[in-house]
Amino acid sequence: MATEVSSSHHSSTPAWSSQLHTNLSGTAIPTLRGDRKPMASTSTSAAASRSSAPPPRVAFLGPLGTYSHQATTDFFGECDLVPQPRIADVFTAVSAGETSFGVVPIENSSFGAVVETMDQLRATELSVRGMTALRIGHALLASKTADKGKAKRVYSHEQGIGQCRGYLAERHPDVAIVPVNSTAQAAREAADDLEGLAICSLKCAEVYDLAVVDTDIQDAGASNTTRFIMPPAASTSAAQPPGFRTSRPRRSAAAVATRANLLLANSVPPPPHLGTPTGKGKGKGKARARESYDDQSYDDEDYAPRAGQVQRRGRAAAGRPDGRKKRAREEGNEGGTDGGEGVEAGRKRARKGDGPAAGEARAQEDDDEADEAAMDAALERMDAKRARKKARKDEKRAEQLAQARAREALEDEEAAASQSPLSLSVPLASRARARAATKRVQFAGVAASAGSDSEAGGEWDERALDGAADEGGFAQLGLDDLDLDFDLADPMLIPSAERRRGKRFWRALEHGVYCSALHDVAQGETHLGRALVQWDGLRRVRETEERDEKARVDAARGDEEHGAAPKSSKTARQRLTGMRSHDPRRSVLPMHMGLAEDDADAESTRLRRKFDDEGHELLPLPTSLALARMARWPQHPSSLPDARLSSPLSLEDALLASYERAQRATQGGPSLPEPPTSSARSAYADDGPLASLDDGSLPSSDLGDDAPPQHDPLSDVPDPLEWSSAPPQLAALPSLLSSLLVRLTDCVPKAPLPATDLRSAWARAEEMARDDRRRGLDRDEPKVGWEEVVAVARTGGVKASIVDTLEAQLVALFGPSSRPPVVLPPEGNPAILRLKTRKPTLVRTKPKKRSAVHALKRASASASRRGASAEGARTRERGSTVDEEEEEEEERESGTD
Ligand SMILES: O=C(O)C(=O)Cc1ccccc1
Repeated sequence: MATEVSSSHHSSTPAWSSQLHTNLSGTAIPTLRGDRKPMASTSTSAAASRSSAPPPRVAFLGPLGTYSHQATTDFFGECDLVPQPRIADVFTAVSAGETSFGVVPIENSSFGAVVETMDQLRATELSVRGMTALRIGHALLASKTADKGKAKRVYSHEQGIGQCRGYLAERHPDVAIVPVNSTAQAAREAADDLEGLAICSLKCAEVYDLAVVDTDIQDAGASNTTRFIMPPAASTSAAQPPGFRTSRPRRSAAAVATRANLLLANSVPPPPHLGTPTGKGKGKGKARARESYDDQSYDDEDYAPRAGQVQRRGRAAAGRPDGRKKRAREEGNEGGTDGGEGVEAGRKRARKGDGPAAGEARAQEDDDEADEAAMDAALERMDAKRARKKARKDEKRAEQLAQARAREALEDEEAAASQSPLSLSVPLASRARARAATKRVQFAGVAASAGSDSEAGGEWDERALDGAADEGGFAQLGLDDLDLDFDLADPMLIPSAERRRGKRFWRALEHGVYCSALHDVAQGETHLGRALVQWDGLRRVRETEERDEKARVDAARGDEEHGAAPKSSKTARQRLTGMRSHDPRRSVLPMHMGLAEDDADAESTRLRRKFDDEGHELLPLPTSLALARMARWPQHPSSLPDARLSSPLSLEDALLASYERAQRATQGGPSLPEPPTSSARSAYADDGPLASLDDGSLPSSDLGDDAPPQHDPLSDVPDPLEWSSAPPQLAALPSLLSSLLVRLTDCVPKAPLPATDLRSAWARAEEMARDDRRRGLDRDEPKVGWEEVVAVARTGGVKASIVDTLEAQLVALFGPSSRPPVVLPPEGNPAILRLKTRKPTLVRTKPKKRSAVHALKRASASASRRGASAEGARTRERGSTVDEEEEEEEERESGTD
């Protein structure tokens, strides 16, 4: 059955793993060759460790040959495949508990969201527990007996059609488009329609015996990528895709228990057998997944996959030796008894006697037999005893192993929890920080626990936190128990009861989503644009709610003052805000997304008019509709090759991009200082800061001819100091710093940040490093990381307590610093920067003039403190005293301001 299909397009190894970096010039579909290995020989250690659990039953959008099928085997490897005719049926199968998981497509890099999936995520209670992405290469297939020039119809899934619309318009402008439930369904239709074509995977040519008309017909070329999600059944013993680590259940509840929370689900590490950029067993897992897909039998059209059966047989056989052992043990025991009887009978017979000689001989014989039997029996007994002893030992060992595993699992959970974006581990180097953490906890209204280094956990109370601070411990802050029952990916759909939870709730949520977004971006697990838009959307909902609430309160107050009968809050609110009841699905305007310039503006204006005309409320939120629209814009980040947005990007870059976009997108929001480099560019444009990172220092993106032209965005920045070795991101740090301050400390600068000349600071740091080296001192090369952001903030004169908060947040996001901080020399004349807590209306005022001498004194105190902090914990304690004193001093100062 493994016939080779038209092979001209299969130039090299197939690229269809979730790691998107192979053979981008080919299609995502593997060739079918006759040299496939049997699945049994491909088992990985990950699989072996799971072998005791039955493979999960996984529903997916079928029939066999769909991309969802491919994603399923890619993701799960070993599983029982349960194809479903429609996406909705996948959700039904999972909801009904018929399968443990489902696999459905959720978005494509060029054509955007898969609407049916979005709808199902809203309509059901299912969450999302995993994600994988596939390069999609579409083929155009037709019946082998069809006259190719006479095609009148083209069948495909809406996504397939959308992804090839340019091609269709150009090459087959006259064919009618017939959407069907899936691409493999399209192949089936084409098989029965001599005037029909199908857009589907090349695999379908073999599965449905079709002719290949064309390959790689998708408009987006090699970068065409679709993400698939894995909703798990609500009550399944296989609550996780195999290989998933469970994070601490309570602590990460918010991350896993919310409905359809794509962003947070994204942060769940993928199964180790598939591998992440840092994961283990990557290659093996992928090879295995490929083979398992290749190994499916396609002659059976009634969706009966062979893979599962093969695996089940394999397991039954593997169980046999154990059974034999058990029987052998039992037989051994029985044999022992028999042997005993034989000896006794022989003796009896010997005692009776049959004549002297014969009797003697028989007795001798009997004795021999009896001895032998006795010996056998003894041996059997010894064996049995040994077996019992071994069983006991095995049992004990198993118990120890189970304990060790439990310990390991706990450690893993703790590690996962501490990495979880919703559970931040904040080092408590000082009481001031402990207090800040306390505030944060109370502010967020979430559970927290504190302990010394080794034992994070236990009931939290203020004293415990203080105690932990004394011991230099950590506070675990988590967003658990938030009991979220709505879709974070679609804040528009948050029910009003949830919306009324108030400011603290919103802030906590926003913070969680934001941290989660950054975390995911840092891990290269989500697209920056998607994550930030989501976070931004949430922030905006919160702001709207706050405005709303204020209006309601004011209205009620006004009514009372005027002696009017109190109106219902709804009326007051409507009167004040001019809001009308609305259908959230129809009243979405993607106006704030600001990712694309002209297109976005034109689209926004058009939609704004349309919605206005129809009398809808305009809320600029990223619902799936908006995201889908956005995804179709040329500059949507997900249309960029993944290599640009994956791990080599630092969070600083991510934040810089978010900063730049926020600058353009936020109208009437907090006014941020202009970054020194041109901010007019889209962060994602070819010459934007993100593009610049693909500067050859990154791993090859294999983009070949499709690679966008390289461009150094800093090449147009004047470079008076001619600094050579400083990293290019350095120029962005001042704006990054502003952005970080605003985003992470929830403070808004009252004045532009000091124009820290990082280039000269850097040049001086380099000079110092050179001096040290000349003097034989071992000094690290200066590097740019968050540590330097903090150093700049300190030397730039930002209020110490704010820098502390910033640092705590950065540590929480990036983990503790792995190197001593670069002590940047203090600026010549730093202005003390005042920041105020963000208020709904933000006004930029002039900086307060301060004594330059005082400023200089403070800046050098900060710098020397930073230097001291590198010396270790003992000195850190000393530093914290300074912190505290300084904070108190600052508090006194602000009191007199
Ligand atoms: O129909 C399929 O094969 C699917 O899995 C949905 C789909 C369609 C087109 C591109 C990616 C996924």
